[in-house]
Amino acid sequence: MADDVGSIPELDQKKYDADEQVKIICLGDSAVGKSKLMERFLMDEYRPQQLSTYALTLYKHTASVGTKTVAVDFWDTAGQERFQSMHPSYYHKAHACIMVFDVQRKITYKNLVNWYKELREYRPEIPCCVVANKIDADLKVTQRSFNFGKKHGLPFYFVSAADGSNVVKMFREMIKRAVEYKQNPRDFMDEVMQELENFDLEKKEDNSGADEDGLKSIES
Ligand SMILES: Nc1nc2c(ncn2[C@@H]2O[C@H](COP(=O)(O)OP(=O)(O)OP(=O)(O)O)[C@@H](O)[C@H]2O)c(=O)[nH]1
Ligand SMILES: [Mg+2]
Repeated sequence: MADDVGSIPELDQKKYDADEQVKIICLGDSAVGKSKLMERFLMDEYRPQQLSTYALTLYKHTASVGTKTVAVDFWDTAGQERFQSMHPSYYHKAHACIMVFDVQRKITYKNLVNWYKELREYRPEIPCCVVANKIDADLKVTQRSFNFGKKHGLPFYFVSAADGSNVVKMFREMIKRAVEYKQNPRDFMDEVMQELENFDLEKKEDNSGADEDGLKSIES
């Protein structure tokens, strides 16, 4: 899979230039609007990469968080959720999760409990939020309370992929939380990964002087 992604140099360059990289996953029943939400957020730069073997679409985005440039990989499924369960690789190294339901279909709200359970099996500590999509179809739903988020201490957003309500706000907040999590993980394995990454960076910085000299000598 990595090779598939690696074959697009322009996208790799963005990642290389970024100060930070995060992976954000999207969960929820089929047809709740996961793909439409991502497409709405990314509108202009919409350029999904189909990795059909893995039934996966990867959306690349570059965001600014404070002074940092962040390369964001949004992962979206193509049908796997119909089996009510995701492949473990979907969760692997994710830094945040957006859980979506459709305000017009109660069952999609009820099923959040299953999605959340599976998420926490793989990623016990990553930031997560609950998103009530399609509020454009019936604005009255925003008067109703959906307690799943509150019960689990998760932020809750009423959104509409169709008219754009709250979409940018929700994604920006989740990107920020993903970056915060990556820099300060609460999960032991993530802490180790972050340490290794920092170690790699330090090594690169140490070597960069030598590289520069090397370059100079080639140029001169
Ligand atoms: N009215 C309304 N319809 C929406 C909204 N978001 C998505 N839809 C519709 O809901 C349907 C499903 O949207 P998708 O984005 O394909 O849903 P998904 O969750 O990605 O579905 P799968 O890929 O099958 O899992 C489409 O017909 C969309 O047009 C919304 O905010 N409002
Ligand atoms: Mg989809």
